[in-house]
Amino acid sequence: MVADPPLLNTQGVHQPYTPRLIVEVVTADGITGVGETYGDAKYLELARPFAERLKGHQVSDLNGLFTLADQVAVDRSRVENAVDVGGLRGVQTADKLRLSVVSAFEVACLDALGKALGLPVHALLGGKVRDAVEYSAYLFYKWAGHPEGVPAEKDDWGAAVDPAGVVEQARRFKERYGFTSFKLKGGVFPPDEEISAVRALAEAFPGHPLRLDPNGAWSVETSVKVARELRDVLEYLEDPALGTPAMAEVAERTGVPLATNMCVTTFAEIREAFTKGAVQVVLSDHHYWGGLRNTQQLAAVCRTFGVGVSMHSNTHLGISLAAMTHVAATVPDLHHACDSHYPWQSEDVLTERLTFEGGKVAVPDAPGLGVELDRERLAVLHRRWLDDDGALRDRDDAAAVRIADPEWVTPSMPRW
Ligand SMILES: O=C([O-])C(=O)C[C@H](O)[C@@H](O)C(=O)[O-]
Ligand SMILES: [Mg+2]
Repeated sequence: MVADPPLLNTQGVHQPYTPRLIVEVVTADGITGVGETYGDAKYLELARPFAERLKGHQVSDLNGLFTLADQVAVDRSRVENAVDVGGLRGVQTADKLRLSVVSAFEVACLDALGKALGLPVHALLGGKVRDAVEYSAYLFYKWAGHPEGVPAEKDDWGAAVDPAGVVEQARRFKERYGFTSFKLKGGVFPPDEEISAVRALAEAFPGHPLRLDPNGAWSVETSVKVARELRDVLEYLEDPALGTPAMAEVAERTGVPLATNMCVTTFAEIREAFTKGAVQVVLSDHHYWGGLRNTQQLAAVCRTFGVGVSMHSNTHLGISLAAMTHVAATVPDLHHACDSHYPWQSEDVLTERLTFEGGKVAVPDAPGLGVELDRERLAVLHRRWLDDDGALRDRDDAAAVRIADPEWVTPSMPRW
C-alpha cells in the first residue's frame, strides 16, 4: 500500500494509502521482469490463479496472456453493478478486470524479454519516435491533511480548495517539475467555482494548455454552460457528462473538444462514440486497456478516425510510469501531454525514482523498462498491506470522507 495525499474528486477523497499490485515474472534463466496494476482485492483474486497458469509459458507469447486470462473465472459479485475506482472510470466488467490484471503481466513479460534481448521495451514495441514524453501537471483540490486521527505520511503541498490554492499548487508543479500544461480534477465544487479556478490558471499561466475533468459529474446543460464559458482557454474538457449520448450532445452544441477515460474504455465502445462524434481525444489507461500493445492498437484506431489519443493515470508507482513512458514514446500522433499522478506519490518501489525535467520523462534506453525493483521498499509497503485490518485494501474515496463527515453520501450523478 502506497501513501496517497487527501486528493478530492467527485466521489470523495483519496484514503491515506492506496493498494497497488506489483507483479514479478522470473524466466527459466533467472531473468526477472516487473509490472504494476491496481491492487484492490478483486484484482489480487484474479492475479493469483492467473500467475499459476503462467508457469512454463514463454515470456514472448504476449497474445497468449489474453487467452489464459479468459480461462480464469471472475467472481461475478465483484463486478455486477460495480463501478470501478469509486465510479471514476465507468462501469466495471469481468473483461475490464481481466485486462487490468493482464496489463501488469504483459509489462513484466516485456521487461524480462527486453532484459534477455538487451533491448528497451520501446524497441520491442516497434521503436521510439521521441526521446522524451511530455506529461501535464495533474492538479487536485486537496485538503491540507487526512482527517484527524488517521495516521498518514505528511505532505508539503498544503490545502487547495479555491482558485488561489489551485494556482499556487500549479506554480509549485511548474517549479518542481517544469510542467507546462495543467489538468484540474473537477466535479468537487459547484461548477462556477471550478470555472473561476480555470480562469485563474489561465491568467496565471497564459498560453498553457488547460484541462478540466469532473468525471461525469455534470448534466448536459451544465456541461454546455461550462464549455461555453471556458472555450477560449481549454485544450479540452474531460468527461464533463456521463455516457456517449450526453458527451455527443455537449460536443455538438459547443464545439469544445472532449476527452475521455470514462465513456470509451474498451474497443467495443469505440464505434458508437466515434460515429456520434462524442469524443475528440481518448485517454488510455494502459492498465485498463489491457497493456501497452492494446494501447498502441487504440492509438491506431484513433488515428484512423481522426480522433486524438493520449494517456491518463491513477495513483501509481514508477513501474507504471516507466511503462506509460515506453508506450507513449512509440505513438506517432501524440499531440496532448499525458497526465500522471506520480508526483503525488512520495513513495516508490524503485531503487531510483523517475524524474520529470521540463515536464518530460526521458525515455529509458536500458534493457527492459530500465527500472530496478527496490526489494526493501517493496517489503515496507507490503508490510503495511499485511498489517492493515482490511479497511484500506480496497480503494474507497467515500469512506475516507465519512471519517471527517459521517453524514457524507456518495453523490448521485449528475451532481450538478
Ligand atoms: O482522469 C481521470 O478520470 C482519473 O485520473 C481518475 C482518477 O481516479 C482520479 O480522479 C482520482 O484518482 O481521483
Ligand atoms: Mg478523466
